[in-house]
Amino acid sequence: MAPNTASTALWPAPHASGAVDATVHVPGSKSVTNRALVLAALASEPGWLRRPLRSRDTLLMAGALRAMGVEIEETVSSSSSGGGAGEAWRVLPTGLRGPATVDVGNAGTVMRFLPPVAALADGPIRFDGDPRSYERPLHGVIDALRRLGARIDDDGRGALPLTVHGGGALDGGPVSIDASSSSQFVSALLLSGPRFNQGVEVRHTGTALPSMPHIRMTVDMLRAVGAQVDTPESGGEPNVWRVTPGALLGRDLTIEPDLSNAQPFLAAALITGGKVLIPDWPARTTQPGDRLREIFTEMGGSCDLTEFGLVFTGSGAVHGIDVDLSDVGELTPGIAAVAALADSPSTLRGVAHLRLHETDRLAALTKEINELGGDVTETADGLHIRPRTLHGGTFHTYEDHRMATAGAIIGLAVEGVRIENVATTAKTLPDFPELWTGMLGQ
Ligand SMILES: O=C(O)C1=C[C@@H](OP(=O)(O)O)[C@@H](O)[C@H](O)C1
Ligand SMILES: C=C(OP(=O)(O)O)C(=O)O
Repeated sequence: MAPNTASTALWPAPHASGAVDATVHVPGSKSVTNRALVLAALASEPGWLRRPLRSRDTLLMAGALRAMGVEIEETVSSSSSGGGAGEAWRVLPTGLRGPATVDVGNAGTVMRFLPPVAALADGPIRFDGDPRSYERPLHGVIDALRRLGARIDDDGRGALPLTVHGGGALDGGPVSIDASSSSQFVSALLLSGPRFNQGVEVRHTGTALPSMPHIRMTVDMLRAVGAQVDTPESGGEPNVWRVTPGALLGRDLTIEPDLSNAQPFLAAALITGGKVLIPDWPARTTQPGDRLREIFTEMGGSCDLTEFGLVFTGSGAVHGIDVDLSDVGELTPGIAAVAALADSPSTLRGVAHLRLHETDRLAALTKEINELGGDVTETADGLHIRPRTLHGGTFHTYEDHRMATAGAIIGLAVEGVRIENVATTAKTLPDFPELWTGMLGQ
């Protein structure tokens, strides 16, 4: 069981005395690591993950797959194809077994990607998690799996806790869902789709679908392990994805750095007029964090993608922004923090679904920035942020890793900010406090 990250401890957020100038090695992507684990577990041969993220969300994913019989060996490799030395996970897929119990913590990727995997196991898989996991939407996955042939016991709310009674196989076929509350519903069904008897055809019928880059990440990673996937972008119908049944290859994959977790460090360069190098920034990626190059440039910085990585430089000026973040919702807390320090107002749009993330992020950002003297209002689908002179105080984090890093960004520019439960960053970036003080040379 992963550690409970709840704590009332206060962390004095370091204040920057000048422009930062640092190289920050950002650990692997949560989204890529957890997809790679699922695909490796479903493959017909062993596979490798090089430089995987080791954080609460990914250890929960590995633990859940192990509970279903998958072997995941941890090694320190001396070399890898393109990855260099570092940690590696070797995944040895086996027939998926039940009964088992899965702790999802508050990981959207675990609670959504694994019920379809559990439907392929040969016994009951019980899913439970943090109190917040009971409130996060899961109906798209539960309803779809039932229509595709799975037996699931839940308490009728379309949410956790629940038991998937794996029958060793699943019919699959066409299914319609409303994924407007989470793109992870679509990703979940596609990831296991090659292992369903008829594959799967997922049709999104709701209003706007958030986080499209994450769906592209799912499709790209499926194709990389040999799956055939038809998408709207490859000439298919709008909002329809089709996965053909077939065996998946075991691959040797080096995990990219988590570009959304690079955000606070780029923000540090932006707001202090400094410079940060993020090594291994991929030249081509589906990660939503890549949009930061454009967004933080519009907010006053500049960037250069070099052979060493991404060099991001602040100009000393920080501008407000009017931006639709529906594709890149997980970047919202960090952008809101920078916007609170800008020289003009900002409007962040297209992110109503953030109310059902780790916490209600729109309410949490509004309350916490305003309690430091800010002027933020919630809109139907985002935030209006009018910069004010901020003062120190306690920044509450609601067990949300991105609230903690947002508070740290503000603390760089505002003296006396104390972050409650900075340990909650362990969800995706356990080393955050050390990386942050290291960046500041402290
Ligand atoms: O598939 C993924 O890895 C993710 C998809 C997004 O979820 P939503 O579409 O629910 O916002 C994103 O916010 C989350 O951090 C990771
Ligand atoms: C929304 C997030 O996570 P999850 O995978 O739990 O949905 C996030 O990391 O910002």
